[in-house]
Amino acid sequence: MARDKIALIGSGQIGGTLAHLIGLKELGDVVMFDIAEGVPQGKALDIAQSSPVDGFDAHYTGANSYEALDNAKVCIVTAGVPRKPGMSRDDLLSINLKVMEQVGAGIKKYAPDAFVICITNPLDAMVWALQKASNLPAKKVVGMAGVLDSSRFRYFLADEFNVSVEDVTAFVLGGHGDTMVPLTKYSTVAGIPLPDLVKMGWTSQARIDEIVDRTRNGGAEIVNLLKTGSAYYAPAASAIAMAESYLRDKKRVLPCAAYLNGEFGVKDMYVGVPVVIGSKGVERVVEIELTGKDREAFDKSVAAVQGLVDACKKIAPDLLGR
Ligand SMILES: NC(=O)c1ccc[n+]([C@@H]2O[C@H](COP(=O)([O-])OP(=O)(O)OC[C@H]3O[C@@H](n4cnc5c(N)ncnc54)[C@H](O)[C@@H]3O)[C@@H](O)[C@H]2O)c1
Ligand SMILES: O=C(O)C[C@H](O)C(=O)O
Repeated sequence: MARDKIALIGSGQIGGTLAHLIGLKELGDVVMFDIAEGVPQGKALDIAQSSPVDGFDAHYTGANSYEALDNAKVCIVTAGVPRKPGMSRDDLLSINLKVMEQVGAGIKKYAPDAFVICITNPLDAMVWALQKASNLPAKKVVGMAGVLDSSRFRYFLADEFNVSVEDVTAFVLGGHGDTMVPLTKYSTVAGIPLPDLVKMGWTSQARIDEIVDRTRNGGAEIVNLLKTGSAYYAPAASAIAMAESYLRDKKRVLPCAAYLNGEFGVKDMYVGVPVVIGSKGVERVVEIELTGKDREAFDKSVAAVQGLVDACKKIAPDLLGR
C-alpha cells in the first residue's frame, strides 16, 4: 500500500519537529517546503538519516517550489514568522497574512484535496485567511491551538494534583490569544470536574485560578525563556494528534479552530471549539453548552478574533472574492 504524502509548508522549528514525529509514528512520506533554500532539503536529509537508527520507513524530500505539494493528503502550515519577547501574536498579522495568501494559492493549485492544518499565528485569523485563499472546503481546513492550550492546562493540573497526565482531561476554547477560555467545568481528573475537586478540598479555587492564568500565558512564558522564537515541541505534537485522527479516521474529539457557520452563535469565523476529526475532515462541531462567566469569556474571545479578521479583510479585501 502506498504511503500517504504529508506536506509541511514551513520547515523551521515546528516544521522540523513535525517531520521527525511523522517518521517516528510512521504516518507517511514527508515533503518539507520552505522559501529558505537548503533548509527543507537539509532537514529532510538529516531526519531520513535517523530512520535506520530508529527503524522507521518514510521517504523525505525538501523543496522550494510548490509543485512538491502535488497530491499531498495532509498539509501542515507553519510558514511565517514567530513572535519575540514583548510582542503579541497579533503583531504578526500583516506579515503572516501575506504568507497565508501565497501558501493558500499553492495549496489550491497543487493539493486541493488535502486536509490542511494551520499553525501560523495569529492562529484564528490566519486559518480564516488560509481557507479563503485556498478556497478548500471549510471542513478540510482547520487551525491548531486548542490541543496545545488544553495540553498545557492538563500538564499544569496533573502537576498540581500529583497525578498522571493521562487521567487529566481539559478543554480550552475560544481564540488562541490572551482571551482564550480554559473551561474548568469541562476539565477533569479521572472524570471529576475541577469545581468538584475544589469542593472536595483537593485544591483551592485560588490555585485553579493561578493555573488558568498560567495556561493563558503559556505561549508567552516560553517566548520569554527562549528569547529568539516560540514553542515548538508541544505545538508539533498537537498538530500530529490532529493529522493522525484524520489519516487513521480515529474520530477524536479535539479542541480546534474550526469554521463556524452559526454554531455557538458565530458566523463566518474560525474559533476554537470541540470538533470530531475523521477521514472527512471536521465531521462535527460539538456544541457544548456555555453559560454564565464561560459564555461571557467565550463571547469576548470571539470579539477579539472578529477584530483580527476585520483587519485581514481591510488589508486583503480580495480574499473575500475567492
Ligand atoms: N497555533 C499555535 O498554537 C502555535 C504554536 C507555536 C507557534 N505558532 C506559530 O507558528 C509559526 C511558525 O513557528 P516556528 O517556530 O516554526 O517558526 P520558524 O521561524 O522556526 O519557522 C517558520 C518558517 O517559515 C518559513 N517561511 C517564512 N515565510 C515563508 C513563505 N512565504 N513561504 C514558505 N515558508 C516561509 C521560514 O523560512 C521559516 O523556516 C509562527 O507564526 C508561530 O507564531 C503557532
Ligand atoms: O506564543 C506564541 O507566540 C506561540 C504559540 O502561539 C504558543 O502558544 O506557544
